[in-house]
Amino acid sequence: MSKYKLFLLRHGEGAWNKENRFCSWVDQKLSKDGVKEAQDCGRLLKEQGYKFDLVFTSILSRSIQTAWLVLEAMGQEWVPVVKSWRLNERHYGSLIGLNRAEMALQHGEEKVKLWRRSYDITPPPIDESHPYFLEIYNDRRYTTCDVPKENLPRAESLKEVLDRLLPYWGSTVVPEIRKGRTVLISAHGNSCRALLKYLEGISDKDIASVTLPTGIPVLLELDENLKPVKPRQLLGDQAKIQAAIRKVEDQGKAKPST
Ligand SMILES: O=C(O)[C@@H](COP(=O)(O)O)OP(=O)(O)O
Repeated sequence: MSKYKLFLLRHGEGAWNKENRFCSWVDQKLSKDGVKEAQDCGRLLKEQGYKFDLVFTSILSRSIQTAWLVLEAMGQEWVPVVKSWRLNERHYGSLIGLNRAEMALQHGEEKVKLWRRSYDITPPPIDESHPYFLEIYNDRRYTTCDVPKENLPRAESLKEVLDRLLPYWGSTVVPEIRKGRTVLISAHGNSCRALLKYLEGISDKDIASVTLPTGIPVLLELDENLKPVKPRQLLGDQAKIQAAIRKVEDQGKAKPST
């Protein structure tokens, strides 16, 4: 029997989603379309009568901005928003900033698919010579984490995302759900995929074909042990959602940049 409702949301489209670049820990804001996606998401949730008690976000602006826009559109701006680096997007290492379609041209679509969707392959790590290294590691937000800056990741597989996310899920999110609070997690494609893998018991192989489009809320209905009692529901127009999923998948197809 369904006891709890949990909502997962990949932020609205970010500036680098539009440019098809690996964004990861670079702090890009939402694009104009991304702002609209977040507002539409909030309107849809309001129309369907949902009410949140608590929102969790990463410490990247695109997930925070999305949470704010959703709450504003729902008229629930007062709902507390709690942030943690543990919900950040997967750290894409040295791939950060690169264009997926160009990478597919250079390395082949299969390789890009492995980098993006395999469960336990870690991309090459970022180092000091990378153009975005200082922007990321000199950012004040990373002095607020519950691990010293030197121990923050330099690249992550999806498995490593789950390893850093699960302690937070267990210690901070689960107790709130168990108190009966309706929680929204406004995060990223891969931090949400990692959590979905865990909650739904998806195999290492099958998680490769789970794709989350931007700005689409995912509703999970959970039993008293926080196990899903029915398949996840992606809320909204199903034809549009399928088209948005295909668009994310096609980002890894080889294409010279224009
Ligand atoms: O880091 C990024 O560019 C995307 C995910 O990229 P893919 O895994 O889909 O390549 O993350 P998000 O837009 O959800 O923050």
